[in-house]
Amino acid sequence: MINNDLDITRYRKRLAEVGRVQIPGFLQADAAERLADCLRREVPWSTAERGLPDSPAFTPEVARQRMPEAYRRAAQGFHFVYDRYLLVDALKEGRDPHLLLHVVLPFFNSEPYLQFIRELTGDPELKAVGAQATRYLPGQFLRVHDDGHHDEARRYAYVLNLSRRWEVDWGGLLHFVDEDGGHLDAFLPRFNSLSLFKVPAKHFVGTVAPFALEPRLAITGWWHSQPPA
Ligand SMILES: O=C(O)CCC(=O)C(=O)O
Ligand SMILES: [Fe+2]
Repeated sequence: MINNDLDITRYRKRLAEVGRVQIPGFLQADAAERLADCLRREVPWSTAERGLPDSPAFTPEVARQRMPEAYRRAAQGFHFVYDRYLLVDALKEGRDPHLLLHVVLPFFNSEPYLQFIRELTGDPELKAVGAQATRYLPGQFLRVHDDGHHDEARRYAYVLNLSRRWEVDWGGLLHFVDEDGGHLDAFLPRFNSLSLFKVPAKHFVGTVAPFALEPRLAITGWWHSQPPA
């Protein structure tokens, strides 16, 4: 499923130097296409808002009712609203077995893939990969946070981007922030690229613009040094 032509040496070096790297053309092209179709057409999304239980994905009508309150909360500090599908839970519960997406988690946790990420990062302790599918619609966002987590051995965060088209002014970039709250740089969610960074690191997903023509689709999660409890 991974593109055999990746120049790993180059990405490993960049990751070690800067703590983040974006790898274009990460999956083999047909795998990326099929996963993109699955995310676009088949995934039963829920909307996640910080502090609230996930709910069925907002319709435009529900979003009109609920987003003003979500923005008031976002004005007070860390907050997010985006659509997601939790692969780990779905697989555990045997939900939606027809989804092609379900090949991803076993593949990401197979020994060859784990070996690959150990080589890419130089971290021999990586043992487990978590994953969720995400969709950011216009108006959705994830404010600055650092992915630090008390009980999880998160070492790297990854985002496999699966929107076929993305324009730089549509919002939805993955931005990196320095210790003084300044802007460092950002990754465009380019089709079939893997954005990868060492955690903790401050970052956010820019609010998707009202005029974006596509949803921002991805499979994202962390590379862990311990299997989940
Ligand atoms: O989707 C992204 O680019 C990053 C997502 C993220 O930071 C997170 O889910 O913690
Ligand atoms: Fe994050």
